[in-house]
Amino acid sequence: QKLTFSLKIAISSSLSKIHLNVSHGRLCASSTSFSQRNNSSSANLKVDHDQTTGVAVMHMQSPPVNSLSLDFLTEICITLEKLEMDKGCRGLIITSSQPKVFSAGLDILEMYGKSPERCGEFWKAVQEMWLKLYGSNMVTIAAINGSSPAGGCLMSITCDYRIMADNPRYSIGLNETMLGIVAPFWFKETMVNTVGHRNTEISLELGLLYKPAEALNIGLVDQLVPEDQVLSAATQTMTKWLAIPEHARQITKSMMRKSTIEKLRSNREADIQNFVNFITKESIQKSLRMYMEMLKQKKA
Ligand SMILES: CCCCC/C=C\C/C=C\CCC/C=C/C(=O)SCCNC(=O)CCNC(=O)[C@H](O)C(C)(C)COP(=O)(O)OP(=O)(O)OC[C@H]1O[C@@H](n2cnc3c(N)ncnc32)[C@H](O)[C@@H]1OP(=O)(O)O
Repeated sequence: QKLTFSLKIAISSSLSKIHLNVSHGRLCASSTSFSQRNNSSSANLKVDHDQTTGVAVMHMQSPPVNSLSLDFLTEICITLEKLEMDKGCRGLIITSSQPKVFSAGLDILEMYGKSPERCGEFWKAVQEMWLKLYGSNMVTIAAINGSSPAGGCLMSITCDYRIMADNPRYSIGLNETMLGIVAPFWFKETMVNTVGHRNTEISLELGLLYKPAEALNIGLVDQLVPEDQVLSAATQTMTKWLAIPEHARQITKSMMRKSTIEKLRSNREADIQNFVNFITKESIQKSLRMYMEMLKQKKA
């Protein structure tokens, strides 16, 4: 039975012991347990939850490049909600199982040639993921083991801490302007909250992608480590963060992020309308088409 995205999210809160699988906008449930096992997986996510440490590792495994489609975003949101509600889960590490890429950002095909209704549904899912991650009570760490442009960078900067593989072939940044599109205010504010106003202004206007060393230099990532140590470094950092008195840490995090979160929460519909009007413009569609062609040519 087809369910709308909002309904899926609403019912997910009562499905804490149900294995979820989202495919082509459909939510299927089977009765294998989620919380009694240490590991769970849906189509494009694998979650290893260590009950003794209270740390879950979410591996994104949506080939080829973990681009954030509506289905994938829905899976991520459902998983985040389940972990958030699980009192045994206090920390979340997000990483990628795909080679060379953390996440390629929003799935461009979700923004190209789609109906306004579908674009609206997609954008609501992007908002939902950001709201869940940026407002999470868990300690969240991005273990960035590959390139992380645009929405991939957004996902990283919604986390509390970022550890990136020290590999100059990788890059990270909000490069939206290079696609002829514009990062919305809540992308921009998340970036300002991470690297400050001036760095954000330069970064967004020029659509910059930073090599790891440059990203560290402006504070876009917090730590660089050899590629094979990204996950172990994230685990070590997590231990330190989890040693802080939890209530005080959570209130402090909320205090730091509240105004940005509230601004989107109270303007969600207008923000969706803004996105739909913008992305369905002929000139913007043309820019996206040219960008996709450029990606293909780069490959050839
Ligand atoms: C009034 C003003 C209001 C303004 C505000 C209102 C609203 C806001 C409007 C819009 C906001 C939109 C925000 C958008 C955010 C985004 O995230 S857009 C996505 C940006 N992403 C990128 O630019 C990344 C592009 N990809 C790459 O650079 C590379 O693919 C890579 C990630 C570095 C990986 O490189 P490599 O390993 O070499 O892999 P390939 O390039 O060969 O790619 C493999 C296949 O994957 C396809 N692909 C790559 N990225 C995407 C993607 N993001 N979406 C969909 N598909 C993607 C690529 O085409 C290859 O496909 P084929 O194998 O050729 O079929």
